[in-house]
Amino acid sequence: MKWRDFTVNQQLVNNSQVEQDMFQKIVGHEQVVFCNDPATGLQAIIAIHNTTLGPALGGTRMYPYASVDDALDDVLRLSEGMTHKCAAADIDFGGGKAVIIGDPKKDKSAALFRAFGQFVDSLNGRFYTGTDMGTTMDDFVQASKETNFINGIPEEYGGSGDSSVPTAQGVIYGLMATNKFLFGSDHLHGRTYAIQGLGKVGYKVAEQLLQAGAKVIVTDIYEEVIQSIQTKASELGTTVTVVNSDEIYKVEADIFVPCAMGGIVNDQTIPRLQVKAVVGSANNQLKDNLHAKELHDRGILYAPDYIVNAGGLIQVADELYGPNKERVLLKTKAIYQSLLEIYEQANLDVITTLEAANRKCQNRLEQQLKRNNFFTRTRSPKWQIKE
Ligand SMILES: NC(=O)C1=CN([C@@H]2O[C@H](COP(=O)(O)OP(=O)(O)OC[C@H]3O[C@@H](n4cnc5c(N)ncnc54)[C@H](O)[C@@H]3O)[C@@H](O)[C@H]2O)C=CC1
Ligand SMILES: O=C(O)CCC(=O)C(=O)O
Repeated sequence: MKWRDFTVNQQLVNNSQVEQDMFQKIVGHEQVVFCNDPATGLQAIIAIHNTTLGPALGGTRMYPYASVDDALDDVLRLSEGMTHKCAAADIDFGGGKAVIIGDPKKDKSAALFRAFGQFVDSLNGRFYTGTDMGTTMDDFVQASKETNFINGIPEEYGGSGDSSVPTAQGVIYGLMATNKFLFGSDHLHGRTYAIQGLGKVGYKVAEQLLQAGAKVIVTDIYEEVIQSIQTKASELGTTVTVVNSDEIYKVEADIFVPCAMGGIVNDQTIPRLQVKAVVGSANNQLKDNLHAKELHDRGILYAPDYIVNAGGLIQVADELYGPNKERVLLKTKAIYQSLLEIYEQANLDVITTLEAANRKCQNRLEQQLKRNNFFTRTRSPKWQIKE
């Protein structure tokens, strides 16, 4: 089904097989909301995966999906990942995410994001959102005119600012922990990193690695960001190696750092990888969870994405208690230790690093479910929303 054709089709609605397939698809999720506003061209899907730990929280991605099915698949996987991310980072929120179907370079407008804000508001606090791939803080300044359930807007608007800053910092801690585990020292310099995607997160990671004296190989589909990192490198008295989108999978490097789309670790790319580890910010890097085993069998260490890229989540969740940069930095720093423990546990139990991370999340969810059996006077959030 092409998204442009997504009009109400009685034949489809009546088709119980289609309905069954749809419910089968969302079987692990609590709620999926389709948002349609022809006046602004908004077509979005909000997915709430699990609210055991608290209201759902997750960014909103804008991408020109080829079909509604593709968009739905993406938002379902992304929102499930947020449940894991919140559980692993010890955050009192649940997993949710949204996708807007459209080209972020062409289809954005203030009205579209305001319409999206109204849909978020209609969930009355079950879902909080902010930026992700293809969206910026300015977009959510618009959305926040319609709802209080927006986070990660600029400090001058009362938010905690750009969440890609702690996300990039978390990736750096993830790279350091990986170096420590693989090479015995967590220094970043002297190693080669192949970065896919120089957007809000990837660019900051590249910059920090160059500053640390590392060798950096980059790729992006936009020429402007390539030029920008080249200029930055020359300002720092160094250079970056630029490769095309496809070559990034086969360059020789210590660590592959995916900071763009998900699904890039798959049957086609794994045999080409010439790296010792995969550590990056991209959500859902593995096309399928089985690819964690494939990497393991090939001796490539995989840093579970939701452990490494939790910095942004840490900041936006923390914002609701009142912004505090020091607290955010401290919690983001914990990614280093958390990842090292996962590597060690996986080694000890002879399981993949993904299994080790998932166990940690499962434990937290089970503990919370046990706690939920006790009567408490109120279940309202600890923080207060200003009306
Ligand atoms: N922004 C944040 O704080 C967080 C981001 N993430 C994840 O990290 C990833 C990157 O996020 P952002 O930097 O915010 O997105 P962004 O939209 O700012 O940047 C993505 C970059 O990837 C590039 N790109 C897209 N397809 C590519 C391809 N095939 N080859 C090379 N480059 C390609 C784009 O041109 C863009 O420069 C996403 O998967 C996102 O979900 C995860 C946690 C938090
Ligand atoms: O980074 C954010 O702004 C929110 C958290 C999120 O969506 C994510 O971690 O993917």
